[in-house]
Amino acid sequence: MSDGTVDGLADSTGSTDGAGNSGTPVGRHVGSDAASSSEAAGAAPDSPQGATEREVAHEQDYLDQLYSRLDDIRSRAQKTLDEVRRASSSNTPAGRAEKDAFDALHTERLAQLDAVEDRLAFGRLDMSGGERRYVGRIGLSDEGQHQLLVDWRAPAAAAFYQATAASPGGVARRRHLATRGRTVTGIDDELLDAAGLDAADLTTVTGDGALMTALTEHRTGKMRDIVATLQSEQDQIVRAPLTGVLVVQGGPGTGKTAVALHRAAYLLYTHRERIAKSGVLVVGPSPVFLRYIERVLPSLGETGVVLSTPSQIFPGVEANATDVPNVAMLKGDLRMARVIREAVRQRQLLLPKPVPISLDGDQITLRPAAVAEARSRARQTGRPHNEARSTFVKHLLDDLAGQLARSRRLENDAETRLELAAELRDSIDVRREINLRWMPLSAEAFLDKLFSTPARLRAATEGKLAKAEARLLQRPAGSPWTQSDVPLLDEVAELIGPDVTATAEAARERARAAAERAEAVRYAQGVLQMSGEASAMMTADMLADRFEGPGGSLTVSERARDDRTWTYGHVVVDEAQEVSPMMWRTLARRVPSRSMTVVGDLAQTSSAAGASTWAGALDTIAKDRWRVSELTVNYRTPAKIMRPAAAMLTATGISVRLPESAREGDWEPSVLQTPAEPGAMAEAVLKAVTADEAALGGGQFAVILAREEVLGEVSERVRKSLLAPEYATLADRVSVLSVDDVKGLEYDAVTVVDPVGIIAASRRGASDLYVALTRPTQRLTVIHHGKLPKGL
Ligand SMILES: Nc1ncnc2c1ncn2[C@@H]1O[C@H](COP(=O)(O)OP(=O)(O)OP(=O)(O)O)[C@@H](O)[C@H]1O
Repeated sequence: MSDGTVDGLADSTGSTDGAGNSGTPVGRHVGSDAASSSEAAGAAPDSPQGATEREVAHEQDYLDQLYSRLDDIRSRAQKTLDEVRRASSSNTPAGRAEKDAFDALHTERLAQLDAVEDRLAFGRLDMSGGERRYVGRIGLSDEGQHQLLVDWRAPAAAAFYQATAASPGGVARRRHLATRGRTVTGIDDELLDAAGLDAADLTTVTGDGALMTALTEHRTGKMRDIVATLQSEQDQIVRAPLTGVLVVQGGPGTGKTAVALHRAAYLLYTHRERIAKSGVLVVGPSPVFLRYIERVLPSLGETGVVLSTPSQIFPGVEANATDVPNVAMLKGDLRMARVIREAVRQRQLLLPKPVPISLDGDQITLRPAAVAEARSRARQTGRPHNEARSTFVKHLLDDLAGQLARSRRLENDAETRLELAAELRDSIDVRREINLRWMPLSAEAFLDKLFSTPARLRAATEGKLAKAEARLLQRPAGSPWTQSDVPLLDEVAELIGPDVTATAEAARERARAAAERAEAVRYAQGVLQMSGEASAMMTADMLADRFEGPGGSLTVSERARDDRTWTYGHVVVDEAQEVSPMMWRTLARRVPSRSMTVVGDLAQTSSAAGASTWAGALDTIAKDRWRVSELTVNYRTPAKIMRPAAAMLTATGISVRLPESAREGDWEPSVLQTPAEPGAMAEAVLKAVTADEAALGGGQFAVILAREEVLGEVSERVRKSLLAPEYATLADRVSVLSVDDVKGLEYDAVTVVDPVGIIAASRRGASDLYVALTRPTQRLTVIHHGKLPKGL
C-alpha cells in the first residue's frame, strides 16, 4: 500500500500531532484567544452560544494554519515548475521529452493542489485518549513532518466515517466543520463516547446536521463529492478490498454513484503503485451523466481517470444511433459472440479447385489440399485472424516454393525454399490468390459488410439464430453505428487483431522498446530519488512512461482512451443494470484482473438488453469472483415522494426492497390533471415549474416526458415558452428531458408528464417511470390526462 503523500503532504499512517505547528499534542480545551472573540461578540462566555463561538474561532485559527501550509507547498511547486520551464534542455529528442515530462508532472501536481482548495478540511476526531485528528482532502504535515491534516482515505481517518455511538472505536467526538472559502462558518458535533469529554465540551454538541444540510442544499447541475458526510455503510464499500467484482446494489438515491467515485479515489490512493499506472475507467450511461459527475474525482485530487459511455468505448467510433429494442436485445445476446466467431472463420476460405499460376515461365499451382493444411495450421496457432494470417501465408509460400524448386530443378531444401518464397511474395498473382483466401481485415469494414450482405449473414447465423432473428440484423451498407454495435465491433477486433503485416518486424520493435523501457525506469528511479519527489503521487514507472516516446508527456488517461487493448487497473461501471451481456464481455476485456466496482439497481433496468439478475450479468465474466454489497438509505428522495413511487412499482408486479429515505420531506407530491391537448399540458408544466421556483427560491428543475416522438409537441412548447421574458430567471435552470436521459441525475424539483404514456412507451416502462419519479430532492409534480397508473 502506498502512503499516499506528496512532498510536504503528510503521510497516512494516522499519527497526528493534533493542532499547531509545534507538533506537540494539544489538550482538549480551546484556547483563550478564541474565548475573547466570543466575549467581544457579546455572548456570555459560558453560555452554549459563547462556547460555540469560541470553538469556531479556534477552528478558524487551525484552518488558517492549514491553508498557509497549503500555500507554501503550492508556491514551492510553482517555483519548481518555473525552474523546469526556464532550464535549457539538451537539444536532443530525449532531452526535450524529459523536459516535457517534468513540465507535465509539475503542472498536474499544481492542478491537484488547486483542486483541494475548497473544503480542504472538513472534520475532526477527538479520541478518547485525548488525541485529536483533523480530516481533510489530502494529508498535510508541517516542516517538522508533524501531521496537521489526515487524508480522508488514510486508515487513521476511517473512524471519522465508521464510528457510531454503539461502537465508537475510541472516538469521543466527531466534529464536522462547515466552511465557505477559507472561513469556518459552523461546527457540528456528535458525541460518541461522552465519558471521554468533560462538561465544557458538551455545551457545543448538536448532532448530525452536516448530513441534513448537504442533503437539502440546492442542486447545481453538477454532482458534488460527499467526502465530508460519507455514511458508515457507504464507507465500508469505499474501503472494500481491491480484488474481484464488487456489486453495489441499492435503490434510487442511495449514493451508489457517489460511493463508486469515492471508491475509485480511495483505490488510487491506497494501491497507487498497482493501479495508477494503468488507470481507472469509469463507465456511465450517457454523455450528460458523465458531465454531471465529471468534477467529483478532480475535487478529490484524482485526475488520471478515463470517463466513457459504453458507446464511446471502441476508439475511433462514435456510436450515436440506437437500435429498436428487439434488435438491441439480440445484439446484446451472448449468441452474437458465436455468430461473430463463425463469421470470422468464414473469411478463412478453402479452395474448391486448383488455381494455376505462372511465374516467369514456370507453372505452379495453388493446391486445395495445401490451402486446407495452411488454414488448419493457422487456426491452430490460436492467434487472431490478422496475426494467424502470417502462418497461413508462410505455409502456402513454402508449398509453392517447393513446386518452383522442382520446376527449376533446384535442390528442394529449406534454405532454397526460403529464397524462392521471397521471390513469390513479389508476384502480384501469388499475393492476390493467397489474399483471396485469407484477407487482412478491419473491424468496422468487416461488421458493416456482414450486416449488409444477406448471404454472409445467413451463413454466419445458421444454427445459431432463428432465421427471423438473422433478418433483424440486416441493414444497408454504411449505416451509422448504434450503441449495441459497439460490443460487436470489439468482439470482431478481438478475433481479428490489429493489422500486422510484418510480424517479425513488430517483434523486433517490441524487444527494442522493452530494453529502452528498462533503461527509462532506471533513470526515473534516479530522478525520483534526487528530487525527493512524492513516491505516492508518481512512481518510477509512471515517470518513465512520460519520458518515453513521442507522446512522452501524455497522461495515462490520454493514452488509455485511444487504445482498444489498454487494460485498466480498475473499472467502475455505473447504471450497470443497463449493460448487455455482450457489453460485459467488452468491459471485462478492459480489466483482465476483474477488479471492478459495479453499481446499479435492478429495479431501474430500462434497456431491453439490460439485466434482471446480477448472476445473469456477471457469471459469464467473473464466475465466483463477484460479491454484492447493499446500500439501504435513500439520501436523495424524501419519503413523501418515495412512498407513491414505490407503490406504483409494486402495483405493476415488480417487487423491490425499498431503501429507507433519510428525510421525510417538506412537500407532498402534487398531481395536476389536464386535457390531453399539448397546449394544455405545456401550460400545466409551466405552472408546476413556476410553483416550484416560488416554493424553493432557486435550484435546478427537470421536466421529464416519454420519448420525444410521443410527447415532442409538449416539450417543444415548453422549451419555447421558457424563452419568453417572464421565465428569464428560470430558463437556464429547467431541463426538458426524456426518461432515457435522466438516468443517474437529480434535481430539486421534478415534473413528470403523462405517467401512463411513459409506462406504455416501452417494455420496461414501469421502471422508466420509477426512475423519473425518484429524481427529485424536494418536490414532485405529476401531470396527467385520463387515469393515473395503478398505485400512484
Ligand atoms: N453520505 C452522503 N452525504 C451527502 N450526500 C449524499 C450522501 N450519500 C448520497 N448523497 C447524495 O444523494 C444523492 C444521490 O446519490 P447518487 O446519485 O450517488 O445515488 P444513486 O444511488 O447513484 O442514485 P440512482 O440510482 O437513483 O441514480 C446525491 O446528491 C448524493 O450527493
